[in-house]
Parts: sequence; structure tokens; C-alpha cells
Amino acid sequence: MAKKSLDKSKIKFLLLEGVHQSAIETLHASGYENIEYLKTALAEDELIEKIQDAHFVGLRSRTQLTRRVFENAPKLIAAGCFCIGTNQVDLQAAQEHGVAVFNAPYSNTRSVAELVVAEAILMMRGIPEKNIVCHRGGWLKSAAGSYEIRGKTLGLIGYGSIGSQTSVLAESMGMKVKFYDVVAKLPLGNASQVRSLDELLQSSDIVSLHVPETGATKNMIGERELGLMKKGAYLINASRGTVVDIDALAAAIKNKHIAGAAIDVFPVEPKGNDDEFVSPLRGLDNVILTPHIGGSTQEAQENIGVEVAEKLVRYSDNGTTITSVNFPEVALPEHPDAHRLLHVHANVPGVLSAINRVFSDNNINISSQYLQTNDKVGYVVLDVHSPYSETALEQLRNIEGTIRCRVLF
Ligand SMILES: NC(=O)c1ccc[n+]([C@@H]2O[C@H](COP(=O)([O-])OP(=O)(O)OC[C@H]3O[C@@H](n4cnc5c(N)ncnc54)[C@H](O)[C@@H]3O)[C@@H](O)[C@H]2O)c1
Ligand SMILES: O=C(O)[C@H](O)COP(=O)(O)O
Repeated sequence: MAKKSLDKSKIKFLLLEGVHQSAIETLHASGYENIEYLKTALAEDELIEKIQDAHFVGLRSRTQLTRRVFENAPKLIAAGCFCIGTNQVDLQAAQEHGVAVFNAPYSNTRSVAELVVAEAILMMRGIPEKNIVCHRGGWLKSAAGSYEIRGKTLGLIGYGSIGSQTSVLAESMGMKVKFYDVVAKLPLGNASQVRSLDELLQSSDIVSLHVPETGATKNMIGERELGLMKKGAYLINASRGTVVDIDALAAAIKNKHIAGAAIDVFPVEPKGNDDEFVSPLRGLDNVILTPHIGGSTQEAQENIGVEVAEKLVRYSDNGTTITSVNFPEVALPEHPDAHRLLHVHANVPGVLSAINRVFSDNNINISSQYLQTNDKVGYVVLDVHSPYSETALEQLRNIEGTIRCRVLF
């Protein structure tokens, strides 16, 4: 029997964390109607229940896609992070289960950069404290401790998309910019790269973090690093909550070594808007606390919705994995006259020759073949002109090392 791809009505998308409606519109426009849409993140057990019959999952930064989730997601072929960070996904486990992961690496960059510059100004003017006092009926008219940002040094930790965009905005407002990054980066404008984190901390009036969550960035700002910062300096963190030792920061603010902070991300964040936010930073003057909204603007969310949904659609319709964060990247042409097979396998010797043997044994002529591998996984795409038989597919699925195998008609 000839095998065609799954009917679009049977392909299920599970969208979590209230991703923007633009994602749904993009999926509808491509013929995908089977969408379960939830406004919240799900805890592991609930997620495992919901993901059983999902082919695609869409999430933001709160949902944890753990190894256990992948082990219990038999139909899942791709995950879309409708955000920049992908640390909430066990990328290794995803790859081992043949699940391609996509994100939106630039769509909220500008939103974060704008917020950081705004916070630098607000903190250097002592606005959080003055604002609170006014709300309580007080009047704190004073220039004491208030400064312009012009001429001050902004120290950026991480000079990737957000760090470098922040650099441009800050310089245009007259700040001097220094940055520390583990990679040598082209400094934009008059910015300069320093050799060590310590040098950056010792010479900056405001330090802002723009690194991903990794083993190396965990608590990279702790008691020692805060102690190295200038007395009266400010700290901004809109990267990940694990990067700053939050108790050490609270202590440094209380003993007035650090004059203020603007923190958007926390080691533990509430699961949803109805849960209490607990932090040692609550109640401290000149600390701006925001609920992880660095990338939460209408512009960013709408763009992210379209961008990530399009990547999922392209992978579903065509097999293209370009920009996947964990999968070998293959850019594929349209295949109007061909039947396309997508085969994901462990990257071990012999799999490719076994695949080719199935084709010759079944007398199937290959019209095009595309292959990319990384150290763990191989992704091969084969276009043929006659439909795949169930027998050939069964043989392909039975090849040792096969992780996933699907047909696009
Ligand atoms: N608050 C929010 O809503 C929000 C929004 C978007 C992104 N983020 C976070 O911001 C992070 C940065 O985003 P991006 O788009 O700029 O990422 P990016 O990958 O473009 O840049 C990260 C930079 O950090 C550098 N880096 C990595 N490890 C480092 C280390 N140990 N020390 C110094 N530098 C190091 C990298 O070399 C890179 O230049 C994301 O990973 C995400 O976690 C938060
Ligand atoms: O990684 C990101 O893009 C940010 O942390 C934003 O995440 P969010 O979509 O959960 O707000």
C-alpha cells in the first residue's frame, strides 16, 4: 500500500503560555486547525498527559521540556520556543528523541535593550524610591544621589544580540560602553571589549547581564563579584535568574555597596500571574522588580508568534530544519512532484548504507538526497517519484539506529 503523509487535520499543535495569536493565525493560514491553546505553563505531569497526542509543542520560558517529557511524547516531532532562551528545554534529550527545537533568536532583542537603557536612567535618578514616596503622599525633591547617564560607563556582560543592541542605544545617549564576553566580538561604535569579568566589574557604573543560562553563568555574579563593583554602582539583570546570587545581591543593596538594581528574572519565578512572587529583593528602595517582561512587548510577541510558527510549519510541510538549535540544519527545496522521506537516526556508521539498501531492495529510484549530521544525530531526506510502500517504510523504521521516520507526500 502506498503511504502518504498524515492529513493536516490530524497533526496536533499544543501551544502553551499564551503565545501570541499571530502564531495561531500563521498555523491556520497553512492549513493547521488542530490546535490546543493554553494560557499557562504546565507542570511536568500535566504536560506529559497533554503532550501524548501532540506532534508539535509551542512554549515560552516557563515550560520545562525535560527528558521525562520527551520519553512520554511518542508523536512529538518538533518544539517551538516562542522566545530567545532555550535553556528550559533538554536539548540533548530532544535530539535523542528526534525532536527538532526552534526559537526566535532576535524578535525581542530590541524590547530588552530598550528596557535596560530606560532602567539605567530611572535608577541613576533614584526614581523607584521617589515614585514610592510620592504614592505614599511624601515629597522627596532632592538632587542628592541623582545623576545623568551621559558620560557614565555601562559594563555589559555578554555582547551577543541583546548586549550589542543595548550598546548602540546606550552610546547614542552618551554612555561609555565596555563589555566582557567569552568570545572575541566586534565592538560596535566606540565600545571596547575588556579582558576579564573583574576588570569590567571594577570599572563600570552600571553592569548589565546578557548571557544565556549555562553551567558557566550560574551565579556568575555573587558576593565576590558584587564586592568588586564600584561602591554606588547599579546592577541590571534581564538575562536569566540563575546568573545572579539573589541573596548576595540583596545583602549588597542593604549594606549600600550597590546603590540599586533592576531585576527582571529570578532563580524561582511564579508559575502564573495568580501565584505569589517571593524574593529577598521585595521592599528594597531603588530596586526595580519586573515580572520577566524584558521581551514582553506587542511588537516582539507578534513577531515571535509568526517567526516560530513559520519555522514549525516549514518543518512539518517541507522538512527544512534551518535555524534549529539542536538539529542538523538542512535547507530543502519544494517537492511538488516528489514523495519525501525524512529519516532521523543516530549518527553511527552503517545507517546510511542500510537506508540505501532498502531503496535498492525495493527498486525505488532516489531523485534527490540531502544529508546533514552532527556528533549525535543524522538527518537524511530522500525524494522519490513513486510513492513509498508500507513495506519499504517498515524496513526503514527497522534499521538499527532509526530515531524517527516520516513521509511528506
Ligand atoms: N528578560 C527577558 O525577557 C529576556 C528576553 C530575551 C532574552 N533573554 C535572555 O538573554 C540572554 C541573551 O540573549 P541574546 O539574544 O543576547 O543571546 P546571544 O546568544 O546573542 O548572546 C549571548 C552572549 O553571551 C556570551 N556568553 C556566553 N557565556 C558567557 C560567559 N560565561 N561569560 C561571558 N559571556 C558569555 C556569548 O558569547 C554571547 O555573545 C538569552 O539567553 C536569554 O536567556 C531574556
Ligand atoms: O528567552 C526569552 O526570550 C525571554 O526570557 C522571554 O521569555 P518569555 O517569552 O517567557 O517572556
